[in-house]
Amino acid sequence: MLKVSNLHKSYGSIVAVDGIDFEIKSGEILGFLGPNGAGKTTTIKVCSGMLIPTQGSVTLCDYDIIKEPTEAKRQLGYVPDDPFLYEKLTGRQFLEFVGEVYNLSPKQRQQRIEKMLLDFELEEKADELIETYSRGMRRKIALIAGIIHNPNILLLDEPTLGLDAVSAKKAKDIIKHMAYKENTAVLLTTHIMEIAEQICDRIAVISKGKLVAIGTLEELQQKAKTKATLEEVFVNITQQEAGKKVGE
Ligand SMILES: Nc1ncnc2c1ncn2[C@@H]1O[C@H](COP(=O)(O)OP(=O)(O)OP(=O)(O)O)[C@@H](O)[C@H]1O
Repeated sequence: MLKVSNLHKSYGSIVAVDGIDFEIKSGEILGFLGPNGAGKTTTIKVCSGMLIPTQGSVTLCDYDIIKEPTEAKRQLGYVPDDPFLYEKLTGRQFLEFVGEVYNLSPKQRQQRIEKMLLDFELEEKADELIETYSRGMRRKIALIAGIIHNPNILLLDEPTLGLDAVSAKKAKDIIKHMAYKENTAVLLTTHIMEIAEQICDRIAVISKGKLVAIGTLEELQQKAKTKATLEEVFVNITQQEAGKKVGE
């Protein structure tokens, strides 16, 4: 579904992504973990077509994001960590607009918008301008906009950032629903270990632009030679990569 091959991305002399390969199958959730500045957001932005890779390729359902961008982007839902929203539209108007862009019928739009506004407890604010929304409300509207068309591939940068506990739980449930019921391939970044443990089928650890480990929690524990929590495994793997051992 999503295939990333030998991906490199530099910003001038800064190498942000340094030869990354991975695949995500239909119905699978892959979590991207890594220290600040590791290259997670850059990778997601290249996968979304927002950034052009310096080298390598990304295919979405076999469509190359550079050579066949229109078809590739049709497969995609993308929720960045700093989503752009039209401040002068109401939440409902914005979602209607996004649904129209994705060619949903008026009936489909209405059904999906109403259900998700209710799910995310946004129905009371739905007819107010987005400029009056709190940060969490903005993120919820952006998340709904990213999944309204039931995409084949979903890219989520820090999907629960700024959400209250109830909304974060709802977001996790919806991500799982997308993968397991709608067969969406999901790539998400997070700094929250619980999210990676609770909802990701596999975890990719990225450090200094390189993929240093990828697998299930058990596979990562084997690599880190520990039965510890994901947090300890993560620290262990990233420190091993930095040439240190835990406890040294
Ligand atoms: N627009 C840019 N111009 C120059 N350098 C950039 C730009 N965006 C990112 N970088 C650099 O690329 C590297 C990777 O950044 P990126 O945002 O992909 O990391 P990240 O893993 O998402 O980090 P975080 O967890 O802090 O969000 C960092 O060194 C960062 O400073």
